[in-house]
Amino acid sequence: MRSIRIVHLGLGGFFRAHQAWYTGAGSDPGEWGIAAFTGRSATLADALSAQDCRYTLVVRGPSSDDLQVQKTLVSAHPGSDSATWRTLISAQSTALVTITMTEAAYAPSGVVADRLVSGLAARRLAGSGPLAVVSCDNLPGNGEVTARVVHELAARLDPALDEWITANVSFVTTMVDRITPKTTPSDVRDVESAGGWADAAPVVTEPFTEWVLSGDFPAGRPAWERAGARFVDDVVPHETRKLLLLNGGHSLLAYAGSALGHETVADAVADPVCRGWLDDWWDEACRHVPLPTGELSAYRSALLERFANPRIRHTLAQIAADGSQKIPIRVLPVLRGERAAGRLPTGAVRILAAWIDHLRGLGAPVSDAGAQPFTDRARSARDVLSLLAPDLAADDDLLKSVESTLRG
Ligand SMILES: NC(=O)c1ccc[n+]([C@@H]2O[C@H](COP(=O)([O-])OP(=O)(O)OC[C@H]3O[C@@H](n4cnc5c(N)ncnc54)[C@H](O)[C@@H]3O)[C@@H](O)[C@H]2O)c1
Ligand SMILES: O=P(O)(O)OC[C@@H](O)[C@@H](O)[C@H](O)[C@H](O)CO
Repeated sequence: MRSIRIVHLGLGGFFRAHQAWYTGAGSDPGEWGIAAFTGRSATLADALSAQDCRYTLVVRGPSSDDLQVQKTLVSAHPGSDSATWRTLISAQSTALVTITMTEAAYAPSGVVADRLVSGLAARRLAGSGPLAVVSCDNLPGNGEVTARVVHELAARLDPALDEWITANVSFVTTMVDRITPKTTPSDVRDVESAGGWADAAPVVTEPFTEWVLSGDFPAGRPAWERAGARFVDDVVPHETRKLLLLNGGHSLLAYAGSALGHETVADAVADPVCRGWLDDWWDEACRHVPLPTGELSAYRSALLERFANPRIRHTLAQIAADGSQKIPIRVLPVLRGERAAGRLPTGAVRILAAWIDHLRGLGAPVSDAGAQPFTDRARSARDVLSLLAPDLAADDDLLKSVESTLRG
C-alpha cells in the first residue's frame, strides 16, 4: 500500500519529471506516496487515475531515449475537488505540500494563496500539526513569495489562522531545473510502440536535472539528496544563475527567435544569429550572478548543449506565454544593473524589444492573462516601459536603443 505523505498542486508535466522523479529515486517503494491536483481541469487527473497513476517518464538524450515507469503518484484529482484537497492536507500523515502552478498563480489572493489557506485552515482544525510547503515555480525567492501571499490572505480572513501558520508552516525556497516540454500526441504514440503499453499520459524530459533547496521540513521529507538534490543555506546564487541564464535565454529565443520563424529552442540555437544574441545576453547576465567565472562558463557550455538537443521539441510558443510575469524576473534585474553601471546592454535590450514586437503581433502568439495593458500600449515603447518599469521610463538612451532594435 502506497501511503500519501505529499500533496501536490499543479499536476502537469514538470512535476512528474522533477519532484515525483526525485521522490521515487529518493525513497523506498511506497514510503512517500503523492496525491496530486491539477490547476483546474479533470482531463489529466482522469487519464492518470485510469492507469493506476503510473506513467512513463521518457528521458530523452540527443541520440536515445530511456523509458522509466514512475510509481510514486498514488492519486490524481481535478483542482475543483476542494473537499479532497482539504481532507488530504488535514491528514496527520501529510508532511509536505509541493507546488508547480506558474508564476501568474502567485498573485495576491490568487490560486496558490487561496488553495493553501483553505487547506491549512482545515489542517489546523484537524490538529494535525506542522508541515512544509515547497514551491517549485520559476520565481526568485519562491518560498518567501508563497509565505507572503499566504500570510496576507490568512491575516485578512482569520488572524488566529495566520498565527497558527506562523507557528506550524515552513516555506521552503527552491531552485528547480529540468526542461520538460508539453507532451504531444506523437509522444503518446512513440511511448506505446516503445514501452509496450497504452500510456495516455507520458512525460518527455531531458537527462539533466537540478534541485537546490533551503528551509526546514518539520514533518520530514524523502531523501531527495540520494537522487542529487542539494540542501543549502542560500538558494539565491543558484536561482539567479538559472533564472537569468536559462530562463532569460529561453525568453530571448521565444520572442526574438520566433520572430525569425523558428519553432523550437533547438531550431533557434542552430541559427548563428540567435546564437550570437544568446552570447550577448549571457555576457551581460553573467555580470549579475554571484558565482565564480569558471562555474558560469561551465554552466553556459552545458546549457548550450541542453538547448541544442534536437530530440527535445520545446516550443518557443510555450515559453513565450505569460511574458508580462516573466520579463520583470528574467530580464529587468540585468537591465537595471547594467544601466546603474553606465552600460547600455544590447542583449537585454534585444529581449525587451523582441517582447514588444511580440505584443505587436510578431513571432509567437500572445498567451498571457496579464498582457492587455501592455498590448494596448504596444505601439509606444515609452508607454510599455513606463508600465513595465517606471524607474527606467525616463532613461532616454535606453529608450532610443529599444526603439532602434524594434522590428515590427
Ligand atoms: N516545464 C518546465 O520545463 C519547467 C521547468 C522548471 C519549472 N517549471 C515550473 O513548473 C510550472 C508548471 O510547468 P508544467 O510544464 O508542469 O506546466 P503544465 O501546464 O503541464 O502544468 C501546470 C499545472 O498548473 C495549472 N495552472 C497553471 N496556471 C494556473 C493558474 N493560473 N490557475 C490555476 N491553475 C493553473 C495547470 O492547469 C496544470 O495543472 C511552470 O510554470 C514553471 O513555473 C517548469
Ligand atoms: O515554465 P515557465 O513557463 O516558467 O518557463 C518556460 C521555460 O523557460 C521553463 O519551463 C524552462 O524549461 C525550465 O525552467 C527549465 O528548468
